[in-house]
Amino acid sequence: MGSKRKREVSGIKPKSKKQKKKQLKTLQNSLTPGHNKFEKLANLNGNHDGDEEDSDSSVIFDFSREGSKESEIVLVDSDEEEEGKSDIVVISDTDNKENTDASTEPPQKKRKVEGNELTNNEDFIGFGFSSSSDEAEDNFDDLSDDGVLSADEQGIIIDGPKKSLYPWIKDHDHSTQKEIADWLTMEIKDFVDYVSPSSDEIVTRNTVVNRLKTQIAKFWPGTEAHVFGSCATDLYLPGSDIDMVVISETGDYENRSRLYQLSSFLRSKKLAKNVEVIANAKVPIIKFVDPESEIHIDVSFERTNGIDAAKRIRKWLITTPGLRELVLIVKQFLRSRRLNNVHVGGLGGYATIIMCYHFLRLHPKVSTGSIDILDNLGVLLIEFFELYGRNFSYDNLIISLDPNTEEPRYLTKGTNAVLNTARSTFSIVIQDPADPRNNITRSSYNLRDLKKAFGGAYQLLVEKCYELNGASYKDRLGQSILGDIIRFKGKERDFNDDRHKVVNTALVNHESEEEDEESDGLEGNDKYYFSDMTVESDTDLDAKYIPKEPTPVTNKAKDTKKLVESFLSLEDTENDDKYEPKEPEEDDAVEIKRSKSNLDKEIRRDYWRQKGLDM
Ligand SMILES: Nc1ncnc2c1ncn2[C@@H]1O[C@H](COP(=O)(O)OP(=O)(O)OP(=O)(O)O)[C@@H](O)[C@H]1O
Repeated sequence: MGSKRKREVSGIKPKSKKQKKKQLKTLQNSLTPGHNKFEKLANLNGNHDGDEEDSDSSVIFDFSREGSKESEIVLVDSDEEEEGKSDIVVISDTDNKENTDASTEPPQKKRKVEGNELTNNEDFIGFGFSSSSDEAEDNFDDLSDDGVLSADEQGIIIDGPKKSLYPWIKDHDHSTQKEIADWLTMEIKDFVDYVSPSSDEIVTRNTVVNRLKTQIAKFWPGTEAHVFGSCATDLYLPGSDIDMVVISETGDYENRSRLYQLSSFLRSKKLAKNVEVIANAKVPIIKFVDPESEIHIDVSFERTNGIDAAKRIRKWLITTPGLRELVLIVKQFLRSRRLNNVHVGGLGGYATIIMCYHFLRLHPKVSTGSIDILDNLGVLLIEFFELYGRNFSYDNLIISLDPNTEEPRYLTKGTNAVLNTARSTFSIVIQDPADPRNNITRSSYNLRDLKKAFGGAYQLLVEKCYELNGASYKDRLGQSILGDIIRFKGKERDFNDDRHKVVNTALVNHESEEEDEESDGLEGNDKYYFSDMTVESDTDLDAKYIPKEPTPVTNKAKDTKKLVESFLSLEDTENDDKYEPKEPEEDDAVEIKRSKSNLDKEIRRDYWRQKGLDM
């Protein structure tokens, strides 16, 4: 496949095959710092582990700079045969010949790039350049190549005070929990509280969004800018970007000259810095940084599917308590391992959400209503990693939601040639709920590392649970379970999830925005959530913030409920959840907490043995 590829990058010297390989190897190591460690740990049990083609990749990265310091383009090239061209223009902030005429094209084309991955219709939106907000937030440069965290990387104090890499455990000690699974569940909740936005952060995002919406509407009457993506679903991590889309009455703003007009306008109004215009991609966008908040913003044009997806995801969040927690943990896990960048084969936020939703909805004990997700987040996280790191048949299955009912289901690859276009059978295919012909993971070619990372996380979590289960009280103190798989760098945060105090105006419907366009949301969420365009019924509205309704189950699930319950009825551990040192038993290292009935010990033991947890 390598011979077929053509790459022409003006100003960048073509590399010899050997050089490319060497460069790639270095990059792969730095992109997946846990790679080697996971490779050692993951027992893939004969599962397909990716073909050789995957590792010979496909990707050329060039971080070299050319010419002025201010101009920087990072090209990510795919292994597909290119047809179109990509035109990436970086408008430098410090460019002296600043062009403030919004009707002209930008002054400099720093590089013309052909054969960019974006041109191959391989991706939806081009988020993945090196200026990524994720990378701005987290600096992983100190990761060792072998993926094994050094003492320094683990935040161990060697020389003077050192910031912890798992700050969510500060003042949140759960080491007295009897059940390790409960400890993990609590840690997951602490992590989510830790990364959830404070009032100030929500206000900042609102201010940025409202300012842009107002200014764009003034610049282009007859258009309206909307927010979609994680900012519109409250699934953003600190430092995540804001995705916006401009929709016009005429529907014809997705063209090169409009992109240049808007980018020049934003710059001239000092609403944007580090502007990049990506004009010839499948989805043309402008990328920039808000100068005040430093938040990264992507603006696309005339595409409503992102708004529709946000509505859909927000419905899922209402009906599936625990989904937000699982998604944020998995996103941070991928981010920590630099496996979240679609442009280098990683898994994007959208795919992560669908995988989590699919997993939870099809989980036998969740779908039968026999466990409460929020009480069992620890076990469910482990099982998520187990499924996608060990058991999932990537060779044969497509992750899908029924387009009519949105019920999660699997399709077989053999019968879906439209979706299954990857060269290798070892590829992840997730059907876009909005477009049955679109495989949203088409660009996630680094499945080999993704699977290893998931499998490794499974193993690390299980090992940690066993270790702590047998540890003395003293040895448990100050320990983190999640810290074995995720880290968080950045400014110290509080543990307040202030989303109930300040409305995220991205969640507001158009009518409400018209009434209160400049709101910073400080009146709180209630007013807005209840007029939320994504909410379609009163039931949904009531469930918005305190979802009390059990997760909906399908008829099929109801039919099997009795059967599953007879196998997996549970012990009520609520009255006895303090840790008392004792000899560890193999069956209670990771235990599901249930609200309904008692589980026979032997059945429980068999269950976990079957799950491969009795190591
Ligand atoms: N491959 C794709 N195909 C179709 N739509 C996509 C695709 N990737 C992203 N989108 C759209 O863009 C939106 C944002 O996607 P993204 O993957 O950035 O998720 P996110 O929730 O914003 O995550 P993050 O916070 O990491 O940016 C999605 O909700 C979806 O509407």
